Amino acid sequence: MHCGRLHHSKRTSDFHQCLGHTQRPSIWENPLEFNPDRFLDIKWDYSGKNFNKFPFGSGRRICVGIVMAESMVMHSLATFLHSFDWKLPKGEKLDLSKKFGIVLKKKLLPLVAIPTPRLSDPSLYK
Ligand code: HEM
Repeated sequence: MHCGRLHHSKRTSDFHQCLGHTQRPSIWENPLEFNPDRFLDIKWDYSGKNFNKFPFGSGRRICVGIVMAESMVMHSLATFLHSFDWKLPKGEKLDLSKKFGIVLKKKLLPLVAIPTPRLSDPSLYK
């Protein structure tokens, strides 16, 4: 099998470098800049055929939970943001630096954010 210019035998296991695609300046403007707004006007194709970004993988083993993930992530995030004010622990600064592994990890400390209820009716949190 061929992947780009690489030849893989039947027994080769391949960990595809998805991250490489998301950091290519030929595709993304200032790819290393944290700018979620860049995704606002894009209609995503999660079929795994668009190699500019394919968070759910591609091919026969593509994620089977795409539809659920799409609605669940949006719904959970919206609920968290709507229901709580979020702040960092006292004296802590936001550190989003990362280290490389098979997946990206936060560098030193895990992110800790403190939620404070922001809705006027406490019964909504029961
Ligand atoms: C944001 C959420 C999610 C992301 C980013 C994600 C991403 C992925 C990726 C990258 C793969 C590997 C695809 C490949 O090998 O090409 C995968 C596989 C898989 N995902 Fe997800 N996933 C998410 C949510 C879910 C949910 C909600 C479910 C189930 C309810 C799910 C079920 C699965 C299963 C069963 C596989 C294995 C498919 C197979 O090997 O045939 N995923 N996912």
